Amino acid sequence: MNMDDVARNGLVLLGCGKMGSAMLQGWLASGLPPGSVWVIDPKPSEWLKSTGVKINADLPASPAIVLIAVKPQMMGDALPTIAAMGNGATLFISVAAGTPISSLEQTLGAQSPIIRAMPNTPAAVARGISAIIGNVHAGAGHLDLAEELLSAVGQVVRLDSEDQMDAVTGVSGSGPAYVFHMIECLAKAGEAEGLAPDLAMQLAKATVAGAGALAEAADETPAQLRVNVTSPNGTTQAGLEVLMDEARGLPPLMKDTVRAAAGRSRELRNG
Ligand SMILES: NC(=O)C1=CN([C@@H]2O[C@H](COP(=O)(O)OP(=O)(O)OC[C@H]3O[C@@H](n4cnc5c(N)ncnc54)[C@H](O)[C@@H]3O)[C@@H](O)[C@H]2O)C=CC1
Ligand SMILES: O=C(O)[C@@H]1CCC=N1
Repeated sequence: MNMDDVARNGLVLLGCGKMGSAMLQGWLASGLPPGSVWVIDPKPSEWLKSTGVKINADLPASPAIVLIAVKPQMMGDALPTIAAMGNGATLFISVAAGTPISSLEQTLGAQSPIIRAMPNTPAAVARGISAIIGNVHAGAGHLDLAEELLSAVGQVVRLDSEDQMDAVTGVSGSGPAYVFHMIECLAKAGEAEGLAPDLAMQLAKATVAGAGALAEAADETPAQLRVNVTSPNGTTQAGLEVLMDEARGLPPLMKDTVRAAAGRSRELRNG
């Protein structure tokens, strides 16, 4: 099965909020026909209504893929809508944080191929990264199909164990929010040094975006790229002495941040 089969047999998207929309935007931009997509969402956005996909319409009996993008707490209400497609050829992909494959199997059927994925919102501009892991019924073909689908919105990595999903969620699933907050803080700090808000925000956004692009494109490690900015006894060194402080700086703060997010992912296993 490949994306041509998905276009032919259909993709059902259960829940089209922030994450579902980010991915759908990427798939439509990469050529998935809107007529091949069925969306189930009680509150479809204006953007969704403008795309030409089928919204809250009768569902195909056996779509190629059902992608589950509702909140973990909404699973109980949402999954029965698609449970009839279980135990057949349909591949289920869930992006819900925390919800384990075993719990999805209980509703969708123990014979269903199920893949758990953790994407992130830069998928909207095809710059996301998704980690995937499948159940025993998700064979190589299913994993390849999930990878092909998610590759349309960014990079894809395969995990060895579902246990890794909590840490992945803490790093890359939630990670864009940490970076957006860094932009906010950098701009506010610029304002505190006397810059106008618009100028400070423009500088902060371009700096984070440019540094990210350079980190991805360069052969050097991020550590070396940092050194390349840092003149001995210059301005960056003065700034980094604060930011890199092992007791009060970013290292312990980021460790605590990711630990809290991964911990919340573990808690969500129980609904
Ligand atoms: N937002 C993010 O950055 C990421 C979110 N996720 C996961 O994606 C899932 C969705 O998160 P968001 O998009 O942020 O939430 P959201 O609240 O923006 O979207 C959820 C959507 O589900 C719809 N919905 C509610 N009840 C429903 C039902 N019974 N049937 C169908 N649709 C229903 C809502 O109307 C809403 O549009 C969550 O499980 C989250 O863990 C995963 C990675 C990143
Ligand atoms: O905050 C959340 O629970 C979701 C999962 C990863 C990003 N957003």
